[in-house]
Amino acid sequence: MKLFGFLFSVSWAQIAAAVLMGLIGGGANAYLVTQINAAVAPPGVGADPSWQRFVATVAVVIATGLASQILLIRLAQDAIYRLRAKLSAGVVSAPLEHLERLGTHRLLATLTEDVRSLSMAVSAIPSMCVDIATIVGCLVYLAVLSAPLFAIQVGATLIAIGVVESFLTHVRGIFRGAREREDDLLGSFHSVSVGIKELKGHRARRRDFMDRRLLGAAADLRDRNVEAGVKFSIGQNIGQVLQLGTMALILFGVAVWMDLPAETMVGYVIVTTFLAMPMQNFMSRIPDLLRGDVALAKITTLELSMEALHDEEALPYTERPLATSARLELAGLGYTYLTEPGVPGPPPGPGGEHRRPPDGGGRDGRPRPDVDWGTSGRAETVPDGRLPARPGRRGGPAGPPPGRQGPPPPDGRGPGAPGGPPPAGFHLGPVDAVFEPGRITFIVGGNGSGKSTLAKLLTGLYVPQQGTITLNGERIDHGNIEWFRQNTSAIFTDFHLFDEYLGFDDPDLDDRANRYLDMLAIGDKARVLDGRLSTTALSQGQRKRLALVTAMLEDRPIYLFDEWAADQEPRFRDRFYREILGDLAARGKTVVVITHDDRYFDVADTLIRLDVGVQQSTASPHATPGEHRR
Ligand SMILES: Nc1ncnc2c1ncn2[C@@H]1O[C@H](COP(=O)(O)OP(=O)(O)OP(=O)(O)O)[C@@H](O)[C@H]1O
Repeated sequence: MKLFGFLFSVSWAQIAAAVLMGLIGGGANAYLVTQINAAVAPPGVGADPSWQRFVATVAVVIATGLASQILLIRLAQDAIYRLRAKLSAGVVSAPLEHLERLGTHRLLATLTEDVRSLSMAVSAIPSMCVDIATIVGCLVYLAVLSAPLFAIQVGATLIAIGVVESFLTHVRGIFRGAREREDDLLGSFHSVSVGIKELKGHRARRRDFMDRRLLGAAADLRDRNVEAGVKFSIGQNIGQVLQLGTMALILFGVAVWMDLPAETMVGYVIVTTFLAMPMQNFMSRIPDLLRGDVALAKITTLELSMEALHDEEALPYTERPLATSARLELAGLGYTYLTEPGVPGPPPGPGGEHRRPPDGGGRDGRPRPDVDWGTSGRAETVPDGRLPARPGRRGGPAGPPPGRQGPPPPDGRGPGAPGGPPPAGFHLGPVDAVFEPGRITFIVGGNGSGKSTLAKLLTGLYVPQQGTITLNGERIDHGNIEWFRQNTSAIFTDFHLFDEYLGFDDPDLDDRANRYLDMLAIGDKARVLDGRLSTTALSQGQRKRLALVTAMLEDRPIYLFDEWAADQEPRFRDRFYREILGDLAARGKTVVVITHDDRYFDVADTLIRLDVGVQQSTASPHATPGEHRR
């Protein structure tokens, strides 16, 4: 079971100490049986009973049992803590596109359900260890008592284990299937929470959703868990029948046939009676272990699929000041989504591994991303080995045909060919552009033309697959992308508002934030005290103003707004385009604005127009950039 490997990886020394304690406890338990046997045996047979020895043995049993449990409880909790830390770090450091493809519900299912199942399994292990030690101790005593009885008992136990194990194989498979349905169920819960208005307002939709999606998944989950429970109980009962059958065989057959002495039989009965409780405890914990094992496999899958792309936590970051002003240059910049949106990537594991680039793996031999960061003239990418470098695309005018799918897979199979990889998704680029300090650039184009994708590239959230980005002449690559990201304050359409100003080390933070709140005419709705916003429960337009306050406080050289003004009232929208953007530019900021608002195109020094991923034009609507604002 992977579960034990996982625990060993946390601390083998603690495990060894706990097992040692458990073994001593189990031995003491078995010795206790001999004491009981001595007390009930006829006088003169076996060792003399002694209540002092009995009490001392009980003390050893309790002390070692307690020590073993405490050690294992600590170990279990430590393991769970480390798992949570590792998983959260994994999520934070996974590439954005990968997280987008996984979907919130899958992440949540693992962060909550899998960790909970695992913690139950790990918490079951301490008492199971003590049970095993007791069982082993009792069997050893039985061996001393009578070798034939021991042999028969062990043989019968092994057969019972074999029978139970064959049932467990089924049960494990059912748990695995049930776990997949949990993803669906959490996806439905997610839809309920975000789509409650749409469900409330449409009776037929709500019924359909409840019956087919939410309750469908919940009922399927129930049925699978019942099936697993029933199968396990049948296996457990067959095991018990075998044990009781063995007892009958020994009591009514072997004992008579071998003419075993009464004291041996009394000892046997005491041992088997004593064994019953740890055996039952042990068996009843097995489903928890199985669920934990399935959860661990799921967690490992998630981690692997994250690490298969690349581990952003491994990106080097050296403390260095941000650029005071930023000149961004894009040359032949390109990016292709691995799949269409909503199509999950291939699962890791047999048949679904991310294919490796031909030049090998990454750290620890894991498949490695994507980008040849900079030995060649351009950052050329082979994501998952699926997208080949594309001659004619690298910075040249030969762009992809409109309506783009990604390039064909390298194995020559057509996109979506049976058994082949899923077809690659939308392609952006090549994009060539310069963003100057003190200048405002608008990125415009129809829905789905790639504006937000370009914004994610500009902010370092996506790693370019073709072409280069340079900041003040410094090419952005693996060594400095983490630093590069710190140079931009961005507000995306799906921004998140933290109710606390995290990562600010500024004693005047409250005053500065409140000044900006007043300036953006939102000060009567929200205030900042001790670095915390009084509320975030505001309208979308108001929340966007709060996000703008955060961006102002960050005071970075590049500002990027993705349709920020779309939710603003006309007066404030005007103020945003004509005043706020101008002020930022006047302070030497490099300002990038994604917009559909053609009434304000005159505000821009440069317009970049995209059409289905292809750069149509980069134009300056003014003879002298910045002139119109002076
Ligand atoms: N995470 C993703 N995975 C796969 N494809 C994606 C993903 N995000 C966007 N796309 C695809 O990329 C294309 C461009 O999307 P993008 O969000 O960049 O467009 P946009 O120009 O910002 O559109 P809009 O004006 O509607 O916001 C879309 O066709 C979309 O299908």
